[in-house]
Amino acid sequence: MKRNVVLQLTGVERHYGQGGTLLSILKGADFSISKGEIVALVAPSGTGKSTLLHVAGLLEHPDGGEVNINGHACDGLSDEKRTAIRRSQIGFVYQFHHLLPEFSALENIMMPQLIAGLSWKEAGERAGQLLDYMRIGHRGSHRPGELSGGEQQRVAIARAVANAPTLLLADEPTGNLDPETASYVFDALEALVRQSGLAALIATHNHELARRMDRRVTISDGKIVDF
Ligand SMILES: Nc1ncnc2c1ncn2[C@@H]1O[C@H](COP(=O)(O)OP(=O)(O)OP(=O)(O)O)[C@@H](O)[C@H]1O
Repeated sequence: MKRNVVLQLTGVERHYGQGGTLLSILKGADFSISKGEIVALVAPSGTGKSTLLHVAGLLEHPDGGEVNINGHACDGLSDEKRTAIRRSQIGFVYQFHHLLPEFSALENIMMPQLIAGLSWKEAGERAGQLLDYMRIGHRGSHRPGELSGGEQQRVAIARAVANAPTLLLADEPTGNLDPETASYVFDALEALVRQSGLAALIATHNHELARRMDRRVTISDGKIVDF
C-alpha cells in the first residue's frame, strides 16, 4: 500500500434488490486517497456517489471487496468496532447542514467532542478555534436559524472535523449555496484540509469547484475512474 493512504477501496461491490431485479451500483470499484488530498467525485445523478460515500464511511457494508481505513480492514469487524472507527476517524458533511436547531453554533461543534469524552472547557476551546478557522468566530452564540446558508455549512464542516478525523466525506456540501457562497465555503474547507492533513472526498456537481481539487474521479459502469 502507498504511504499515508487514509482510505483504500478494493474491488468494492454494492447491489440493491429492487422489485425482483438486482441493481448493481458498484461493480469492483477501486479507489484510494492519501493524507492531505482533496478529491472531487463528479458523476451523474443515480450513478452511486452517495452509495460510495456510505460504503467508504462504514455506514453501509459492501456486498464484496474491501474497505480499508488507515491500514485497517473494516469489513470483518463488529458493528461496534465499525462505529468506533467511524466516530474517531471519519467526518461527514451533507448538502443540508443537519445542525441541531435549539443549540448555538458553538454548542453544535462541541457536541461530538462531549460525546467523545472531552471536558466542556476543552470542547469549547476547540469549537471556538474551529469557528475562527472557518471565519465565523463572531457567530458562535447564534443558533442555526440565525445564520446564513453559507455560515450554516461552515458550522457543519467545523462539526464534522471537531474530533480530528483523518477522513472527511462530503456529499454535495455546497449544493444548496449560490456560486459565490459555495466558492467561499470551499475556500474555508480547503484551508482546513491543508492545515490539518485530512483526506477529503467531496461529491459535487460543481465543475468549477471540482477543478480546484487535487484530483477528479467519476463512477463509470460501477467503477471509479480518473477524469
Ligand atoms: N437502499 C436502496 N435500495 C434500493 N436502491 C437504492 C438504495 N440506495 C440507493 N439506491 C439506488 O442506487 C442508485 C444510486 O444511488 P445514489 O444515491 O448512490 O446515487 P447518487 O449518484 O448519489 O445520486 P444523486 O446525485 O442524485 O444524489 C440509484 O438508482 C438509487 O435509486
